[in-house]
Amino acid sequence: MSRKASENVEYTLRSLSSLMGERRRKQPEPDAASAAGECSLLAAAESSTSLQSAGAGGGGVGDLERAARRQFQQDETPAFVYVVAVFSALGGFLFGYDTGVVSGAMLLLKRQLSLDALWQELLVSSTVGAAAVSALAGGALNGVFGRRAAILLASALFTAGSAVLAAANNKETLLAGRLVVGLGIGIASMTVPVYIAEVSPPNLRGRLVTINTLFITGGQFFASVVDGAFSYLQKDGWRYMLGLAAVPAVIQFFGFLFLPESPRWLIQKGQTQKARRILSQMRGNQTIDEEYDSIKNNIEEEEKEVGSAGPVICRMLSYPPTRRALIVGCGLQMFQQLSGINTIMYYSATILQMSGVEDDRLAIWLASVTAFTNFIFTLVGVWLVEKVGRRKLTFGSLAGTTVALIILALGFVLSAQVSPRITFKPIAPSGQNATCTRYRCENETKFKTEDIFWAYNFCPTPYSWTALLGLILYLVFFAPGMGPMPWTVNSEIYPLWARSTGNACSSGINWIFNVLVSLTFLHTAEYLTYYGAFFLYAGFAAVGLLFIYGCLPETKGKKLEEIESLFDNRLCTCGTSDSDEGRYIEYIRVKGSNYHLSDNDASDVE
Ligand SMILES: O[C@H]1[C@H](O)[C@@H](O)[C@H](O)[C@@H](O)[C@H]1O
Repeated sequence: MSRKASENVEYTLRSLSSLMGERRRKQPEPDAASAAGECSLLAAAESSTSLQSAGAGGGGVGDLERAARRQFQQDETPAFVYVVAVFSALGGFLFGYDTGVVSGAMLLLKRQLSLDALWQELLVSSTVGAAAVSALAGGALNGVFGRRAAILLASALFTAGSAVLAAANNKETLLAGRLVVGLGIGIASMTVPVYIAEVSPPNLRGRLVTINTLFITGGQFFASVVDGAFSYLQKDGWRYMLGLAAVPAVIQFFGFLFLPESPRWLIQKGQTQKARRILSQMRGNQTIDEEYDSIKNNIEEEEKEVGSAGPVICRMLSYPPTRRALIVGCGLQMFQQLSGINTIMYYSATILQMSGVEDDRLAIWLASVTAFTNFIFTLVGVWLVEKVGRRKLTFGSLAGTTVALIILALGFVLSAQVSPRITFKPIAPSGQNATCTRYRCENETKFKTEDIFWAYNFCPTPYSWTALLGLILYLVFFAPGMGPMPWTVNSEIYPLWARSTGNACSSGINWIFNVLVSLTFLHTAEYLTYYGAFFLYAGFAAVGLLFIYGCLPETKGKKLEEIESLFDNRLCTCGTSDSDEGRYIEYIRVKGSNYHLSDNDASDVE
């Protein structure tokens, strides 16, 4: 008998003897009603006959069920999966760090290198533009060379880009560095969620992929602290700000030299032995036969159904379930950006100054409070994702975000009505150059005492707190759902053959809308006023709500291979077609078969 087979027998015997032992020890459950309920639910489960007959002789099926659950809960996910997830999520950290750090670095850079507005804009947007391009190209890279190679490449690009930035002596070199870093961000943003989703067990997948977004917002928060700290180092402080990213990048690179390829990608490429080995490493003492077979069968079936000729994107578009999944994935990413997260983060200093924060440095530090709020509430998302599921979390989050945007806009409306007159021609306070957008608030009483208040576009008013409240509510609602879910959902909704291409497209859409919204914000604010801009984002968010309500199915607890069927029906029924909505399905594997244990318990095992 092979080692594998004997392990399986031993495993099954261990499970059974432990189950029977439990059953003998256990007294009848006092709560007869709940036991009866469980019995009737169990009776409905097709594959449970053997366990039912075993249970009929003694302590009841409720006992058996609990014993089974306890047994299988002992099959803990090995720490290795968490190590792999954390090392991958360093890619998210770098994504957050490199997009967040630039605003503080720019304050110092523009003075030291006398950068005009165009160059400042170029250095900020080039990274996001490069990320859009490399995210789109990352699909092919992932498909051909695998997830591991793509992550290694991303961390090499992060390292090289950070080194170039730290050593740069002119603006052209800085631009080159920012482009290289952007290429890394794009590849990491599309690969890391896919890789984590593919190595995670179904019951932890949402949580582990969401950790990547936690690392993104963590990177943004860390960047804001670094910006604050090095802003005191007027000369060359920016070198440290931009160069520090090399540290996590090097750690990730060396870490990934020792970490494995995604077993799903390996199976797709026919490297089945290696895939089996890695899968059992990831699943510890759980049997992998069922998971392995289902991945393999799925690949074969899909090849039969969709064929393998022609570019993947064409096959995706002509095959209805993947076409629908692509619309849902890209739509989520588009609405994430259209609800204005990056303008809110970027202009949080303005909003805070409107509320009366007069000191520049204090505003920088308060901006890191904004980033911290985003980070902490993403943590709430990590906690909620496996409890309430993706659909409810995303919908609730976007609903709250919409309301917050309306409050934010109303704050600006009220402030605009009672704001003191401002000097329209910007006057540069001492030490600022002519590109500074700060204005002088002409407040009579303040003028008399020579106490002039310098504000960013708006003067503080008694209603400024409304905008501040809007800002806080925005982050509290956005961060747990709309921040992470577009990434998490995209990592799960495509079948294996379409996964890298699907994620490349949706991440590309994320970056393209990121650039569009950031670049147009100042013009939008000019034509529509600030509150007009925020009302516009609230309008986009409201449309997003309808989209999510109609189209986003629940993927919680499902195996990656089962998710495609959620897109079998017409798109606008995706949200409702999931008949399991509202009830909970728990799968427990008993010697290779799925045992349908309970409909209403919130913890699943496999
Ligand atoms: O999910 C992330 C996160 O919400 C970030 O805070 C934001 O800057 C990114 O654009 C977004 O993709």
